[in-house]
Amino acid sequence: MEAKITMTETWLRKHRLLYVGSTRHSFIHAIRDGNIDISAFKTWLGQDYIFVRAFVPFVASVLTKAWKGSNDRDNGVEVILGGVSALNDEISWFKKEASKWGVQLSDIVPQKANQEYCSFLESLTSPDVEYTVAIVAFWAIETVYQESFAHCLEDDSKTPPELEETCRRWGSQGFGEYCNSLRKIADRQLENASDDAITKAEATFLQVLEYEVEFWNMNHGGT
Ligand SMILES: Cc1ncc(CO)c(N)n1
Repeated sequence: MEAKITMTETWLRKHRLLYVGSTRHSFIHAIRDGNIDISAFKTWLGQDYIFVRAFVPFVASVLTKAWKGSNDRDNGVEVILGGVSALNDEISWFKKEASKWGVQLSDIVPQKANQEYCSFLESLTSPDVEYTVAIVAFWAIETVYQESFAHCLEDDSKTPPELEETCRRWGSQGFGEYCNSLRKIADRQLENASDDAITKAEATFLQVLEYEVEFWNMNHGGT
């Protein structure tokens, strides 16, 4: 039987090196090997809190785009709504985790790589950006974290116990299933998209991977 290769599968194969670079970064290896410098972890925590706050209006804009196209019955509105709702809990989790580690969130200044990533997210909220492009970005952003943190939970990993909860937040099976749902929505959109939208979506996918690498670099081994 011949299995159909989806667009996201094609891209993951074509851009394998960059994808692996974003999901197997030295920051993630350091957590997995138990060598993580806690100050690098705290930097990540504070910076990611800022990122997640900027992520909320982006995800809300994806929801709006899905909603507008909702004459198409099964286009992902409910999955994305679940994502919006999970972000509420995520913001609370960041606050709790920050106080556990003594990180003062009100004092955090976004670093350059984070600012640039947040501006990119903001640019994707424009009504000129098609739903197909936005949902691909959303899927890629979530998936990089899923693949990265799941790696820290594998049987042979030496992740410090105090970081396991963080890893489970994105590395759990539940989050993995959510990413798969996003991927299916993205592939379904791509099947019906114009060549122009597909080209833009692929470029956006690559940009996400590059921003993710820069984000990891900012916490670990970057400049
Ligand atoms: C930088 C970054 N990428 C992806 C996610 C997943 O939501 C996150 N929290 N932060």
